Amino acid sequence: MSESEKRFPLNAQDYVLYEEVGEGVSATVYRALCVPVDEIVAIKVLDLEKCNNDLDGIRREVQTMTLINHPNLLRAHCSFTSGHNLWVVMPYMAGGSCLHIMKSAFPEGLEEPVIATLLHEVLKSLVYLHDHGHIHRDVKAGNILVDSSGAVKLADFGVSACMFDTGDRQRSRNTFVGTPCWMAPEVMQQLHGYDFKADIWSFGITALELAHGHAPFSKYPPMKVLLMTLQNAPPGLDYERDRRFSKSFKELVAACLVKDPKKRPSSEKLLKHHFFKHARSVDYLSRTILEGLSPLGDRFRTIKAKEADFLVQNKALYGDKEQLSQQGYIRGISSWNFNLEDLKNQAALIQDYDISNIEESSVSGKLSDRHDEDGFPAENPSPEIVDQAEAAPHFQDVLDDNNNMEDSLAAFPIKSLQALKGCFDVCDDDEATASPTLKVFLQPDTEQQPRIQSPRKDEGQEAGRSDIENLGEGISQSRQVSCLQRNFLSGSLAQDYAPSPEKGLNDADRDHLQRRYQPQRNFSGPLQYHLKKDTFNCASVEDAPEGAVIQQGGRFKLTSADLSPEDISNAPLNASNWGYGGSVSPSSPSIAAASFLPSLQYIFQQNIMQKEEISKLIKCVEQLSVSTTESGKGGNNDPSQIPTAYGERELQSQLIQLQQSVGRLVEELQRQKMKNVQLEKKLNS
Ligand SMILES: Nc1ncnc2c1ncn2[C@@H]1O[C@H](COP(=O)(O)OP(=O)(O)OP(=O)(O)O)[C@@H](O)[C@H]1O
Repeated sequence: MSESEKRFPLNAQDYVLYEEVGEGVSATVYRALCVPVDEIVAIKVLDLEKCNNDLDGIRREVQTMTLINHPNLLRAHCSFTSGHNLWVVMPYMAGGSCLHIMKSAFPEGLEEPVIATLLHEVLKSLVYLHDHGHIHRDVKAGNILVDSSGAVKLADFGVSACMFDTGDRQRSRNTFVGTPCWMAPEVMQQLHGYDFKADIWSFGITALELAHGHAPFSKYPPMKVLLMTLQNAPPGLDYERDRRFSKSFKELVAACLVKDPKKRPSSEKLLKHHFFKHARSVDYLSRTILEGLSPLGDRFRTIKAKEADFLVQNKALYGDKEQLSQQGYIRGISSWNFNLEDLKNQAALIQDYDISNIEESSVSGKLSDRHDEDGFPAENPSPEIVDQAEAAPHFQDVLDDNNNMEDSLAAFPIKSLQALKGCFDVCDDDEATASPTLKVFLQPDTEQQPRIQSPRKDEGQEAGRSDIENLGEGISQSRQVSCLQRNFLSGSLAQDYAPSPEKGLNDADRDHLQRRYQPQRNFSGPLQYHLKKDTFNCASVEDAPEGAVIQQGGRFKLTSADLSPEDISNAPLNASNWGYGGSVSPSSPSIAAASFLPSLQYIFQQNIMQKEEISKLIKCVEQLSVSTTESGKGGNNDPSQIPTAYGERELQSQLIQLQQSVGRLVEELQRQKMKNVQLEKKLNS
């Protein structure tokens, strides 16, 4: 019987669920047997009751999955409801996702011919989707599935959108959706909406993910990922570090990761890139990446156990909710319930200097000759060169931009993804929903319980968790993940963090945690930010080496090396009172003291500047008075004899103005002094 002739039943009784093979934010995926057809399938089970206002989104996902027809896209055989669950029956992809494959066997990433083959297959699916007006919006290794023969299919249309949408649906393309590390800058920025070029960016990030085993910035909390994506030069393959990869691969990545979406190639054009000459057959994939892998269910259980272990290790750090949310982040789930307050909190904890210290390779300056050829047929220009250079922001700009972080965030139309999903439309309208081609059958009255069963022995796979409770448990877990508000980098945890040397934490995990908490181990971090935001609204960077910028804002820049001891002793504040020059002891009261340091430094510099201004003004006034006196000494009191350029009245009015501004500056100086005194008092107390 050919695939198209097979009729997959719309009744849960006709399926036997085996082990769990995947878990997303909204669903659990099982390997299953379709009894009448005698075929192993995958069934994605979504609890509709727990999806709240997301039903529309789910309906569209299923609709897309049923209507699409391309060998590289995961198409649903059928879907139906069973009790309060929606079952989506699809081909079983025994290799699992590329993410799972890498986690199990290639933690450092895949070989280039494998990457070329995988990306080639994915790109063909994108060409099809884009041709049909769809943006996938969630291209990543976790959504690239491989079957037992090595065939590659792009999955998960949960957040896809249609370019032809209008009205509210069109506006959904202005929403913040996807997974942060893979998200294109224009999707984050929310300025002009975005189009299918957003998928090209995610495709480029996926290429890096396959090359390194993880996406760029994946170790950072989402807020920081946003910042880095927006403010740093696009990530790329490094000439030195990624020596094992070819020039054409580097060029392909660079072509996709251009910040200006207009300068990114279309999927069709990208398909002609000479990198894909390295692509091989899918047999090659099955030989190279699938051979020797244990069954998907086993791998999934192992990965899940590792994650659980990792979370148990860190229970002290997170509340239960945060644990689950963290788990979601580790897995790279698609759906982020971005919460404005959380984002702001995260922004508040980001240390400016961290941004300049990104370990991920930034393209700028490293691939100087990577644009010699652009990897496309000769007629294609390579506009990315200029763009990449422009994209690398000056450190000053980064700092200035950080000052506006709160404003930028306020401008983000951030909603919970659950609420957003209702807007994630595919290119249907209500009539299309009733189209005869649509095989979505809702049977709200059926109250069938799914049969979950251990696999039959002849299938040679070990049974996974296989009772009805497992189903419920799996679903409730995914629900928990989706409903959580993320609260990363809660400052209060910083002091408590003591990594356990015990079981289960691999290097990557440890590294992840260390990075996550690095800013907090720096005791003055969070307070520093609040002070500079609330009190002075200027950027300051502390804990900087000698000569590093200690205050930078507007157009002036002062480094710690610029401050002479004389300046300090002349300062309106007694320097010794506020421990300038590292006299702050590391005991706990000095944590507060240290946190005042940048503020005091700021006031101190303000005072110096004002002093300079006053001296200049005084000099100016003196000169004017001298010239007036000299004119007077000339013995000529006749007003007509006063130099024409300076009439006496003009001089007098200038003098008055100058006196007024001196007065204002003196007042300002007094105010600053008062502030200093208050801060000093606080400091002493
Ligand atoms: N047909 C399939 N065959 C094998 N495994 C599958 C199949 N479909 C999905 N999976 C596995 O289940 C996981 C979750 O599925 P899916 O991505 O569809 O759920 P989701 O809730 O939309 O997830 P996400 O968090 O990415 O939005 C996938 O990452 C994959 O590992």
